[in-house]
Amino acid sequence: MASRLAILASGRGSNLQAILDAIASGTLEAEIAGVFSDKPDAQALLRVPEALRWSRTPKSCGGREAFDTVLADAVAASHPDWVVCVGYMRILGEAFIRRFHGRILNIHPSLLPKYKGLHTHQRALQAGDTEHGASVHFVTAELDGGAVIAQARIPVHADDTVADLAARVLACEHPLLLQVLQLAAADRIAACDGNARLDGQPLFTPLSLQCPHC
Ligand SMILES: Nc1nc2c(c(=O)[nH]1)N[C@@H](CN(C=O)c1ccc(C(=O)N[C@@H](CCC(=O)O)C(=O)O)cc1)CN2
Ligand SMILES: NCC(=O)N[C@@H]1O[C@H](COP(=O)([O-])[O-])[C@@H](O)[C@H]1O
Repeated sequence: MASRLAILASGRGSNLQAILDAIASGTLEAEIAGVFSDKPDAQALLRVPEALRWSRTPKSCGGREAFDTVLADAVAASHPDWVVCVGYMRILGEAFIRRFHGRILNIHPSLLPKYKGLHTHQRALQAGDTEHGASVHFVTAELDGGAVIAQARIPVHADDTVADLAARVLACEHPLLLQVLQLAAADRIAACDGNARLDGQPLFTPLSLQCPHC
């Protein structure tokens, strides 16, 4: 039975496209339950049929809390097995987290716990880091503080701009996310007592997945 993925996205949707391509090629046994956005003009929405698209603005719902409730109801109505944040640029409220607890994943463009939040590539360059990368983690109320499941590492080049680094990280995000979603679709990962578990065993250190592009 294919695992149903509810996708939350605010932008371009290249990670969503990687998921769609993997489903189409048979390398990911999953189906898209819906694509949900806080940005009605998000390009990600255009990557799926209209019947799978949902978007509202927090303003149109009467504010952040009301938006979270409307979003949670819409996501629940799609009967997802997993909720996957891919460039979803809003902080999810505690009510949403509770409703889908342990089933929300996010891909974040840094080697967590470094650089939680926004502008991660700029911060890595400003810090003079020689290594950077991406993380897939469980989503909790604490922003980017949930248990990390897997990471992909890339070298930082001396002449890297923010755009150069963002592009190289993004190229590694796609295989990283797909490898984690394959585990999720097979029900091999779970969140338990603040840890990520693989096949029931706690992951005290994140899976370190080799980026095929590096
Ligand atoms: N409760 C949680 N919500 C979300 C998490 C999480 O771990 N816990 N991960 C994020 C994704 N994310 C980074 O990976 C992230 C998203 C949004 C923000 C942020 O500061 N958003 C601002 C608005 C920014 C804007 O509109 O440009 C906000 O919501 O006030 C930081 C990190 C998904 N949500
Ligand atoms: N804090 C969340 C965040 O910054 N997420 C990042 O947004 C981009 C979405 O790209 P995409 O729309 O092409 O998948 C990705 O780089 C993802 O890591």
